[in-house]
Amino acid sequence: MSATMRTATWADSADNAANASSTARPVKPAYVPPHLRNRSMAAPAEPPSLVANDRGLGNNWGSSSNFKQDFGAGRQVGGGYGGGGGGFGGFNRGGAGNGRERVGGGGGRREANPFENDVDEPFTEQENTGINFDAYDDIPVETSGENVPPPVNTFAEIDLGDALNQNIKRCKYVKPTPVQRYAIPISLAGRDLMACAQTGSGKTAAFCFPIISGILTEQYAQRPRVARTAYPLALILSPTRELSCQIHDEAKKFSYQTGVKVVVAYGGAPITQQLRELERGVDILVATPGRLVDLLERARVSLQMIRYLALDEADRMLDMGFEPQIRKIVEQMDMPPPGMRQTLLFSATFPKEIQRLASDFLASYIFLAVGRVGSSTDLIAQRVEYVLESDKRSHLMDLLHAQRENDVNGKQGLTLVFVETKKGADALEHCLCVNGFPATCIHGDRTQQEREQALRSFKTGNTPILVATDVAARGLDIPRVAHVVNFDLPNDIDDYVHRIGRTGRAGKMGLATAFFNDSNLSMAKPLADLMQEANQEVPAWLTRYAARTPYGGGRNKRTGGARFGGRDVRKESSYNKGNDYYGGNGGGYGVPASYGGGYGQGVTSAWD
Ligand SMILES: Nc1ncnc2c1ncn2[C@@H]1O[C@H](COP(=O)(O)OP(=O)(O)OP(=O)(O)O)[C@@H](O)[C@H]1O
Repeated sequence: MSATMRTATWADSADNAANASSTARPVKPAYVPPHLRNRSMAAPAEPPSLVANDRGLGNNWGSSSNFKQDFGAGRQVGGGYGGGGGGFGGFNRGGAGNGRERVGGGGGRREANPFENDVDEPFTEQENTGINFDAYDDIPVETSGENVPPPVNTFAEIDLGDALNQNIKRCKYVKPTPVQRYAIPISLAGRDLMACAQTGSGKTAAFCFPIISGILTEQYAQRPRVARTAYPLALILSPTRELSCQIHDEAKKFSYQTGVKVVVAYGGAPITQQLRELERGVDILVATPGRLVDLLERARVSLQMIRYLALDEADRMLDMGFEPQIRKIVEQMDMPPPGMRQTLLFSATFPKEIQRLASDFLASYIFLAVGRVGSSTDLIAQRVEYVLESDKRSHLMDLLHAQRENDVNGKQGLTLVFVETKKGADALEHCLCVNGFPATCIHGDRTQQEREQALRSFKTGNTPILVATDVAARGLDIPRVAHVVNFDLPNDIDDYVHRIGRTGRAGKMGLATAFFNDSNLSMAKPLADLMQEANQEVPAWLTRYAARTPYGGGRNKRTGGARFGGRDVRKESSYNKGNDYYGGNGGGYGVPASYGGGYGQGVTSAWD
């Protein structure tokens, strides 16, 4: 059945009426239905965000005033009044004719319009429409596995249902990106999938569309009615709080007016508010692993009805830091086993040993690679400069200064600067601020409110420089990031791929600059190889370093030069032997079914 939904009915007129009577947008309170007014609401009506410019704090490059403050209201957990009225466990979706209640219908809360704050960026019309498709046309694609469903060329070829199609239009997606062309039909066919596609190429929609469509069209058994326990049908896990929030925001757009209820749960934010959202019903739960384990242990969430499990940044989710929690969630609670649920793993990088580990979670899966596994997109111009440790700060400021001079018509791109440690992030932010560069920072030692304020201030352009640890390396989709600076190079080439992937997204061009010195020798060869693969100019000095230093660069050794193909680990003769992951480099790490990994004491992680 294709989902036929009422669209643009009273909710839209209510929006319009509310808009007409509201004052300045940033302080517009969320709509409260009359029968709920004067009650204590689960989600207080907070302004969606306060843009610093509204307080007269516009960009002021080069002045020495204090740019450190990030203004803005705290994030409204659960995304406002998007409630469902479905009771515990959300809607009990049935097949045709049983009337999935539209969110906000009946006695439920009105569904906030997630598109209402979408602003067209001040770029050209072509850029505004999203992806520059020509950039992806000749990208190599590889699939392996049994009976791979054929790809599609247009959204119209896929039966996603009227309501979802309407939302795709609202998102201004004209045609599917390569990963969407392949992944959506595979997922709609009910197959498990391990998908590897370049940063910024639309993986979020690639796993969200089939999940939403599946929830809308499948017949599910009645969900149990156990007081205070939520029974989601789909679980989307991601490694950071900010990324979970972003996926939640996207999923709410895709499921607008479909009746599918999306809830987010992540650490650092009050759990009570998240619990109340869950009690109102949830079909798709987006979560970070730590908070989800907490909810499971409190029996406030049961996974017994899960039909779809998606891991975004799946290689990160299955590496040492997260694997124990993921195994606990997926294997030791009440989630249906592989085959009884559909599992979708997505990332831009998939080291082979992680592929082996991941196979524990999958049933007869299809492997999809769009572009080289772990490669960067050639939309990103990569530069590497030799900079002594002691010169890094002044060199960065020179770069920022030159950038400011080159800004055309006041159109300022955002700059994301990656450093290795939390202390280093604070120190660099301070240094930039006292030197008149409007900067803020994000890292794991800041409170969640500070983290979200920093991100908001960066996104709005109020503080167009964000100093970050790897907590911001993956998944974040910030449209105007023009320049990524690796002030400190990471030790793993995959981390580099994700970091630079914060620019050059959705077909747009980007610039990435890395500072290299003798403390980065192990990265010389992987960096030179990666740049070569992406058709970048490799400086002669880096090639010389690469030639004389042993291969390092973390787990994902690239031994095959610039060829495409053969990355599905199942195709390799060593598959199932379980020992020579990368030609005997110490092995042992991530042995399938091992449990109890995690960072050892004293090993710091920038992650949640
Ligand atoms: N079909 C489409 N047409 C136009 N824009 C699209 C389409 N699909 C996705 N986008 C946009 O492309 C951008 C990047 O998408 P997304 O964040 O899903 O990338 P990703 O592949 O998950 O990246 P990463 O590897 O960094 O997590 C988003 O702004 C998204 O709205």
